[in-house]
Amino acid sequence: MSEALPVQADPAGLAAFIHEVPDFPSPGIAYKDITPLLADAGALARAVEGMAAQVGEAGIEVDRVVGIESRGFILGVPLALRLGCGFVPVRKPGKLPREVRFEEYALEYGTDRLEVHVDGVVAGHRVLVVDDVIATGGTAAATGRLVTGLGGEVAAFAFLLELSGLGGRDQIAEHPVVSLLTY
Ligand SMILES: O=P(O)(O)OC[C@H]1O[C@H](OP(=O)(O)OP(=O)(O)O)[C@H](O)[C@@H]1O
Ligand SMILES: Nc1ncnc2[nH]cnc12
Repeated sequence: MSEALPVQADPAGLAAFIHEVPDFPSPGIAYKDITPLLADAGALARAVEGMAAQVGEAGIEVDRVVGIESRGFILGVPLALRLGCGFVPVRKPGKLPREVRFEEYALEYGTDRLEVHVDGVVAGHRVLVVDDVIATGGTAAATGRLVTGLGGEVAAFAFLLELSGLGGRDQIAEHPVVSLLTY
């Protein structure tokens, strides 16, 4: 369950581009729809630049960006280009064609499994895990386990938006976390 929380931090002026949809995809969920932000060239640029700036200001150095399907792809690819590194997709089951590692996880609304190609993360690589939203943190934590299970180092997690009331940060507390908007 998530409540309609007020925005606490919004340095890039992005909250106006995120629409809250009550009871989607199930009753009690206050869904944050980022599609208006994606549709606005200025807001999209500020989002990617703002996330890159937070990574840089925290002194986080990165060899690869790992983006989580599907909204993590949308932000992860421009962020990887901006940071000068490659992009690795973490996908929902059965989508990747070669040998994968998988992790199960609990979502705010259900359970699922995430997969990555076994050669997507190289031992010793510093990985930035990117997604649009952290809610309960189950998705991010599972992705962190995929990265470390393949010998990578989670340099940090970067989110556009954090629903702070759901305790997601606690699930990944051993790693640096940056988020542009906090609710
Ligand atoms: O912190 P958590 O509680 O784990 O939730 C966060 C995840 O939920 C959403 O993904 P969703 O599974 O809805 O998929 P989508 O990106 O394909 O819409 C969001 O994009 C994150 O990946
Ligand atoms: N409330 C929410 N809004 C958008 N994406 C989410 N992913 C998990 N919880 C979410």
